[in-house]
Amino acid sequence: MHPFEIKKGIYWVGVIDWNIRSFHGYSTPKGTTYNAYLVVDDKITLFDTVKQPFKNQLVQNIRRIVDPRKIDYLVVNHVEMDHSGSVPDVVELIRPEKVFCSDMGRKALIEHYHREDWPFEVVGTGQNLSLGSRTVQFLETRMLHWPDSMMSYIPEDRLLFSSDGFGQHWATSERFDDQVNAEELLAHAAKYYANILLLFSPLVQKLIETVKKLGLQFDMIAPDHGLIWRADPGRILAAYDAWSRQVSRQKALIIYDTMWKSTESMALAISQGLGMEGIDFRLFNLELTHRSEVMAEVLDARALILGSPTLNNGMMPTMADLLTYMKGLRPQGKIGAAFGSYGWSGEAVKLLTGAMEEMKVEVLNPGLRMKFAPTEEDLSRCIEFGREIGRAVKAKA
Ligand SMILES: Cc1cc2nc3c(=O)[nH]c(=O)nc-3n(C[C@H](O)[C@H](O)[C@H](O)COP(=O)(O)O)c2cc1C
Repeated sequence: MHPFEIKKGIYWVGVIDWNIRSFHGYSTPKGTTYNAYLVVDDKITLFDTVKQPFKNQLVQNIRRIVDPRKIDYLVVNHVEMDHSGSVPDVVELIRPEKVFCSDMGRKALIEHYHREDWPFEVVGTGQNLSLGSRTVQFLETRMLHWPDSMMSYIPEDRLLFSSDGFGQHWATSERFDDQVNAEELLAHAAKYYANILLLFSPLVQKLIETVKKLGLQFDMIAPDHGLIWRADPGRILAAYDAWSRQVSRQKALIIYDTMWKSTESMALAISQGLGMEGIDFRLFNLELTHRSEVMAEVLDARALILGSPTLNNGMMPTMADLLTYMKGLRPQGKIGAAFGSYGWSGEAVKLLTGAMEEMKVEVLNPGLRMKFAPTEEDLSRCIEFGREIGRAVKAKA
C-alpha cells in the first residue's frame, strides 16, 4: 500500500497485514495494519515502525516521500514488536539524531534489541519537542497497554498519534473512519478494547481525565492499528469512556460447550427464559466460537451464564481456556450463574461457579445440574432458571 498524506506534510507510511489470523490469543479474521507516520518539518520525524517482516515496505513508503537518511528523529511510542520490530534496521538506515521514548521505553528497547548505543532521549508527560513549525507534546500512558506506552500529540494539527489506544485489528485499503461502515468499525474497536485494554480500564479513565485537564482537542486520532479517526474523534473517545466504566446493558451471554448436546439443550431452554423476560441474549458454543469473539460480547453484557458438562471430574477444556483468558481481562460488574449436565460425579457446575466468584462475578445461585439427558420437567426448570437470571438483569439496571 502506497503512503498517504493524512494532513499537510504528515504521511501514513504503514503496512497492511492481510494474512495474520492470530494475535497473542486474539483472533484476527480480517487481518490488521501496522501504522507508522512520517512528519515532514524542519526536523523530519518518524513515529513508530512496523513488524519486522514488513520493514522493506515501510522503507519503500518512506522513500516515496523523502530519502530515509534525511529523517532526523525516531519516536518510539510503544516497544511491542509489531511496532518496534523494524527499529534496528531503521536506526541502521536513517542514523537518527535522536530516538525519543519513555524511560520504560528505553529500558524495554534495550531489553529487546540490546543496543545501549542508540541515541536515546527519554521524554515524559509535559515535555515538548519542536520540529520547526510543529510541536510534539508527549503523553506517557504507562500500562496502556505496556509499561513503556506513550502517545504523541501535535497541537498545531490537533492530531494524536495514539499508539495502541483507539486501534482496531482490521486490514482495509481505506485509511479513515468515514470511508468504512461506521458500525463495523466500532465493532472492531470494541473487540480490540475488550481483548487488549479492558483490564486497564481504570487507567483509561485517568487518560480521559488527563486529556480533559490538558484541554487537548482532536481533529484526528491516528492509532498504530486500523483506521484513523477523523470524522468524529469524539465518538471513539465517548466509546472508550463507556467501555472503561464497563457500562452494561440488558444483555445476557450463555457460553457453553457440550459433548452429547444435553448441556446444549439446557442452554436453549435457559435462553427461552431470558427471552420471556425481554432480555437480549446470545448463545456461544465454545467449540465454534473463538474466545476473543466471546470477550467482545462480554464488554457490554450484564449476565454471564456458563455451561459445561462434567468431563473427567472437571469442566470442558474450551471452558477452562475461556476462563483463564477472561480472568486476566478482569470484566467488572457482571452477574452470573452456571449450569451443565453430568453422569455421576458432576463437578463442572461447582467449578464454574467458583471460577466466577474468583472473577468477582456476583453469582446468583448455586447453579443448575442435570443428570445425563434432561427431561421435559428438567427443561421447564431451565426456563425458570433463565427467567430468574433475566429478572436479576433487569433489577441490576
Ligand atoms: C470422556 C467422558 C468423561 C466423563 N467424565 C465424567 C465425570 O468425571 N463425571 C461425571 O459426572 N460425568 C462424566 N461424564 C458424563 C457426562 O458428563 C455426561 O454424559 C453428560 O450428560 C454430557 O453432557 P453433554 O451432552 O452436554 O455433553 C463423562 C463423559 C465422557 C464422554
